[in-house]
Formats: sequence, structure tokens, C-alpha cells
Amino acid sequence: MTTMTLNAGSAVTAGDQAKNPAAEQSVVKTKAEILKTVGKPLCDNAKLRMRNVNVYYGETQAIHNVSLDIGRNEVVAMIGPSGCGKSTFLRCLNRMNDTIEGCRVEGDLTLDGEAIYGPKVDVVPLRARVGMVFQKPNPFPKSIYDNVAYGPKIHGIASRRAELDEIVENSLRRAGLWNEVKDRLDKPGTGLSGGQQQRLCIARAIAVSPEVILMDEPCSALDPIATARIEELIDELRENYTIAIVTHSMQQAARVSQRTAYFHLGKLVEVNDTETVFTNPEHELTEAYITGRFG
Ligand SMILES: Nc1ncnc2c1ncn2[C@@H]1O[C@H](COP(=O)(O)OP(=O)(O)OP(=O)(O)O)[C@@H](O)[C@H]1O
Repeated sequence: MTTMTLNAGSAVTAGDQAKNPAAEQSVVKTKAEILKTVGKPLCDNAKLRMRNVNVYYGETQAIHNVSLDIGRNEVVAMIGPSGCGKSTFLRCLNRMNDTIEGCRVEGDLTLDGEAIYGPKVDVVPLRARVGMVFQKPNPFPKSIYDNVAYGPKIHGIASRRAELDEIVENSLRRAGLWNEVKDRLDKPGTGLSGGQQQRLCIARAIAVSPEVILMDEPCSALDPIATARIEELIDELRENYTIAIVTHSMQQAARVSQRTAYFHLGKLVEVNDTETVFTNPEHELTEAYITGRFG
């Protein structure tokens, strides 16, 4: 028995807690209790459902038994100390971990009830449905226009110039970039500022009509003004998409998300309404992190 050993015991879900009320009454906390998930990991209108997810890099386990839903038109922020597994978990959702040698994902992960890791799943259309925006803006070495038109072309969404023009304009408008680039669509995407490049990458993700957008620290390379633009955009995008965002900024999590998930040593420790997490966290580890006592 211990009160603060962090790397032992296994996370359990809210359902497991309900099955074992006796454990709740114990005064002294067991290791398993310290690391169990508290709050609201599940939701009724889940777009993405993850159950008992374990991820390994070779022999090393990076994610331990995480269960979490992400609802339609919801922004879920994932926070936690460096190395706690936020990006690893995020990458499970569109199988980006498949590209990492030695990485193995276990568990039930579904998108609209369909298995993400099913044997017949083609990752190319999956990644169009579940788009991703990375930490560092990574426009293709192509024109602004072609950065956005490329996806719709290769996914067969549009081929005629007029259709592509419409998708490019709409995507750039929704990403809040159209007015800044409409007169230089033929110029290289790499010639834009960092904040503009990140909005271009968001336009590129939107252009293939995704249902979910995963964002891995999308503002970490941006100044406060560009960050504010992206945050406004996330709020607007929520009307049409499901969004999961990894961020090191607790202010950002508080501004953009409806629920916040706190990870610690590869375990999901707490997930709850964002306001609750930041004003009245249930778990002592969450409280220690958000008050700056570690991380
Ligand atoms: N490609 C990889 N090969 C081996 N181990 C990895 C790899 N990527 C991540 N890890 C390990 O998995 C664990 C979780 O890493 P991950 O990058 O998911 O954490 P994170 O919470 O996103 O960190 P950060 O906030 O620093 O980006 C860490 O121990 C990390 O060293």
C-alpha cells in the first residue's frame, strides 16, 4: 500500500469502480486506486470509442489500459507531463502509429462503431476521415492551391478544375486564411508565415471532408496572435467536426475544449468537463499538475 507510488497498479474504468464500491470506501489508497480513471471517460454520443487501449514500443508499454470516448462536435483536450503518452494515444486514432516500427496497439478502437484496426481497414481513407494537424506546420513543397487541392485529387473527391477551385476556396475560408492568400494561390505554401502555414495545414486537412481532426500541439510553434486565430478556428470547426487536441498549454485546453483528459505515465488518470478539471479536479495527480507542482 502506498499513497503516491506512480508507476504501479493498473487503471480501471468508471464502470469497474461502480462494480467495486468497497474499494471506494477504503481510507488508505491502493496503488490501483491512485491511478484509476476518474471523471467522465465515456459519453452517449461517441464518435470515437476507445476501450482498454494498450500501446507498446517494442517491449516498453507506453499506454496502459486507456478507455475514452470522444463525442460528436466535441473538443477533447489531452494534457499531462512530457512523455505521459498523449501523442502516442492520439496517433492510435488514425493509425499513425502504424508508421512507427515496433509500435503495437491493442484494444478496441472504433469510429462510428467500425473497428479502426479491423483487418480490412484501408488506412488511406481512414486518415482522410480522421485528419491530423501536427506540431510543426508541414506544408508540401507545392503552391498554396496545390497544398489544399492535393488531397481531394488523390482521394477522388474532385478532379475538375471548377470543383477543385470551390474546395480550395471553401477550405481556405474555413481555415481563416482565404483573404490573406487569395491573390497568391500559385505561390509556395512554404513561403507563408508559421501561423499561416499552420492554417494552410488545417485547410489541407479540411479539404478531404474529415469527420475527426486530431491536433498534436498545433500552436506550439506559433506566436500568441497566430495561436489565438487557431483557437478561434477550433471553436468554429467544432460545429462540424470532432476534435482531439494535445496541448501543453492548460490555458489553451481551458479555452478550446469541452472535456479535458489528464494523462500520467501512460495512464488516463482523470477526464471530465474542462471547467471541472481546472477548477475542481477530482484526482490528486491532476491537481498537482494543474497547480504546477509537477510537469
Ligand atoms: N517512436 C518511439 N519509439 C519508442 N518510444 C517512443 C516513441 N515515441 C514515444 N515513445 C515513448 O513513449 C512514451 C510516450 O511518449 P509520447 O510522445 O506519446 O508522450 P507525450 O505525452 O506526447 O510527450 P510530449 O508532451 O513530450 O510530446 C515516452 O516514454 C516516449 O519516450
